[in-house]
Amino acid sequence: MPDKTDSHIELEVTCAWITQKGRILLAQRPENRLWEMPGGKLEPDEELSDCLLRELNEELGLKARIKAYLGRISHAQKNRTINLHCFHCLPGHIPPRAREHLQIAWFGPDEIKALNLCPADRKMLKALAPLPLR
Ligand SMILES: Nc1nc2c([nH]c(=O)n2[C@@H]2O[C@H](COP(=O)(O)OP(=O)(O)OP(=O)(O)O)[C@@H](O)[C@H]2O)c(=O)[nH]1
Repeated sequence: MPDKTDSHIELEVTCAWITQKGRILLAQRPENRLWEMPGGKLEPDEELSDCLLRELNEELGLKARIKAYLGRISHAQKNRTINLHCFHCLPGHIPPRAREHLQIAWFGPDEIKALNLCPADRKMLKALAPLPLR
């Protein structure tokens, strides 16, 4: 019988902080309708930045550019810990479209507070709140 702690997994996940006219781009997950910053799970032997650029292309059709690594937060859930790594990204010229999400939308800081967010993303967005929005 495996020990309970054996089933605990640690996930490295990347996300993008993409801003425009004072608002942040978020995407709604289809399975639980929670909002998140676009991004996704790191694959084996992949760099964090490559992971994020791949996910942004797959999820939103974006040819994004990374400006800076903003940091990492960890969030423990039932059987997993999510290590969420956030990058400041420029979206490029093609407008994003939801390929895998229910919808995408731009939200101002006050609107974000009222959304149902993925818990790790909520924590990250709180940490990023002092950053100026352009
Ligand atoms: N961004 C984010 N992801 C989370 C949180 N909590 C949590 O379990 N996850 C999980 O972290 C993974 C994010 O990777 P992803 O965006 O590539 O997920 P996915 O649905 O395409 O992949 P999957 O279906 O194989 O899990 C998902 O499995 C998601 O369920 C959270 O608070 N924020």
